[in-house]
Amino acid sequence: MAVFTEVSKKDAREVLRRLQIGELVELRGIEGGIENTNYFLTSTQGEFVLTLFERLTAEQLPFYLHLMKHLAHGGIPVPEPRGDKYGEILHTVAGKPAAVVSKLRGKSQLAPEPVHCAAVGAMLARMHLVGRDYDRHQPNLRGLPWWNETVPVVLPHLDAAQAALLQSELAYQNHVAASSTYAALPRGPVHADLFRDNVMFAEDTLTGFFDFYFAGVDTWLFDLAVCLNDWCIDLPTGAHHAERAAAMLTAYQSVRQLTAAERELLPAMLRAGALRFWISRLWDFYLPREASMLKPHDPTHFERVLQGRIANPVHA
Ligand SMILES: Nc1ncnc2c1ncn2[C@@H]1O[C@H](COP(=O)(O)OP(=O)(O)O)[C@@H](O)[C@H]1O
Ligand SMILES: N[C@@H](CCOP(=O)(O)O)C(=O)O
Repeated sequence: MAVFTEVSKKDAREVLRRLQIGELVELRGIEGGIENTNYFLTSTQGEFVLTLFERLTAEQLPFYLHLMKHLAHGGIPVPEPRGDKYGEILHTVAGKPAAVVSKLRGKSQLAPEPVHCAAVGAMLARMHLVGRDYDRHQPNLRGLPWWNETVPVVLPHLDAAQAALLQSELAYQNHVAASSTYAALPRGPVHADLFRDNVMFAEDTLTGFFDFYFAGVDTWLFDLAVCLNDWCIDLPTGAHHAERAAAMLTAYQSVRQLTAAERELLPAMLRAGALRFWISRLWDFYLPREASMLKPHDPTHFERVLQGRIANPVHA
């Protein structure tokens, strides 16, 4: 991630003491990521990740932190938040809401093969099923209402063709969301940002999903579409990669079959997934925040993905 808030060694020692997880060995700001402040925190008892939440509030955070705990207890490899002696997992560091989670082993697979896409697909389906009995509720905060709010903010920065595409796609997605087929889609807690850089692999074995801070209750199909739009896309061109997509869809369905409504709406949700990240990247690009180590993502990539999803619909 970027470092928006500097954490001192004194702050780090204090949080380690509160959580009773050893003495400070090293504190290192993490590059990559764009939402929160992240540090690798090494203590005499192990390696952790310290996250300071820059946009999410103390009211919103329990949903994400308890979801990670719930999934970890259900056998899904995700970072587990560490609690203090009262069991509290939401802390305050440098005046910001913060969490300390276990560090996953492995590294991101940034050039995925079908085998990696299959591993993500199968684990995603397992995660959806384990999330069914999670009892907290919070909507996807980067869902349709946020798109409707944010599009007018970014429109003045676009040329006429881009503005027309953005507006017509937003209208289409509002129309889809009002349909009875959409209402029939199964839903529950979803990750909603499970890109290549949010999954760890050791060799070809998936070792974890992380960065749950865009999670929320939404359709499972939207989550799958977000994955297909990143793992199964040729990044230089934005073109669909049929072999990787088939591997992901087959593996997902080996755990949970898509319903008829899901099969019908897959092309629309692939468009929705592309629209969501086109909007957020435009927003981050044209209305940037102050941060050291911040690298905004290229919005035009998701404009190309969206155009591809409209021109060449993909079916399950
Ligand atoms: N639990 C974790 N285990 C291992 N590495 C992690 C963990 N959480 C974050 N990281 C590392 O930090 C980087 C940025 O984290 P990320 O959650 O993507 O930031 P942001 O919330 O700003 O998007 C990741 O790419 C990864 O290298
Ligand atoms: N995955 C999103 C941006 C969110 O950043 P992350 O580092 O939390 O994944 C994108 O690529 O636009």
